Amino acid sequence: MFKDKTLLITGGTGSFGNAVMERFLMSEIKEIRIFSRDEKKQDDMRKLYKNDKLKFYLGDVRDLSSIKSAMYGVDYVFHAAALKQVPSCEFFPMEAVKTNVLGTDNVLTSAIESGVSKVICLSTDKAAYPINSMGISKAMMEKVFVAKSRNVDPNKTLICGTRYGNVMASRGSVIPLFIEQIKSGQPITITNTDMTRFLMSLNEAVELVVFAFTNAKAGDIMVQKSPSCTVEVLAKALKELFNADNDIKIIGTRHGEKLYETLLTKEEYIVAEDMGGFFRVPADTRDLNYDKYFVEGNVKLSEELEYNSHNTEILNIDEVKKKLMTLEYVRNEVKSFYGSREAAATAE
Ligand SMILES: O=c1ccn([C@@H]2O[C@H](COP(=O)(O)OP(=O)(O)O[C@H]3O[C@H](CO)[C@H](O)[C@H](O)[C@H]3O)[C@@H](O)[C@H]2O)c(=O)[nH]1
Repeated sequence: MFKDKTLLITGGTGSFGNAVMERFLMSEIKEIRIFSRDEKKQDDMRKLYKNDKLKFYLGDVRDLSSIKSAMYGVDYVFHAAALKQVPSCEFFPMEAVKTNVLGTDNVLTSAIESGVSKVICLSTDKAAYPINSMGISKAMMEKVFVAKSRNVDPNKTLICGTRYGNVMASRGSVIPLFIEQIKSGQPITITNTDMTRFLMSLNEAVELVVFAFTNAKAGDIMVQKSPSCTVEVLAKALKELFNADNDIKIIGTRHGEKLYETLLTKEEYIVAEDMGGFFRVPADTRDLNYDKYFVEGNVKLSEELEYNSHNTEILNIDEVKKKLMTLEYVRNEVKSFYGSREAAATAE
């Protein structure tokens, strides 16, 4: 499907952008456009990959004219540009609105105008029952793309989205932090031992987007089923992998944090289609004339559960260790840690 096609990735210099790009670069794709604000990261990528299929566009999704000029001749868009740090969005909520909500509207407007055939917008579990600015702005982003998908012919531009949980070991997240703490002999700082998070690798996030690309209809939100674990189990699993004896320090819940994350709200769970490893949440395609429809209270609404990180498959220490060791980053860290310990012992 990507043969001779041009793919634009907004936020393309981030971890997701890099992973998608690596996946498609060797295919028969014609061109991959990386759209982002950071010229340094673009330059690093340009030098690293040295590939004519890769093209770089400087710009900001907040600026319609910059995204418009990157959109000419594009077939598909993966829209990953976002402000995603919970704490910073808490302090600067309007910045989250500008990038996550208005920026998405700009991407969609220019994609529709340029006749792009598919746009996939990436969202997060923090958008389901949101409590922080980042989640609220991503929830609004979902509303924007679902609404927009209704007003455009899907045979011309199909707009859909994905929602996924924490990407394991992504920049600034808890796994690299715990590893640094272990390596430097510091106490491991746990917010709340019972807090759970979905565990998803970067490759799984890419898989989900590819699944959405192949299976989603206009306005759908696609979700991948994922296991989860408590932060305490995560810390213990890492301690065992590094054979470490660091103390554990409880630091308390941070700004805007939830005890567990939700991938499907109760309302979505009722209408979701179970597709094996994935859920499809279809858009509500009714129009504004609600009185045309016979609406009976939905009895299921009070019976069904939501799908969250407390009621999904919860992994134990051994299972988390296994999952962690599927990540190249963790394997390398463990290897170099043991290497440096041996070197230190030999030197003594
Ligand atoms: O010192 C710490 C830091 C985090 N945690 C816990 O570890 C879990 C994961 O924390 P992360 O910071 O890795 O992930 P968050 O769920 O808080 O969200 C993170 O991932 C999001 C995207 O999914 C956003 O990027 C967000 O800003 C970023 O903090 C949470 O339960 C958190 O409370 C600790 O126990 N100790």
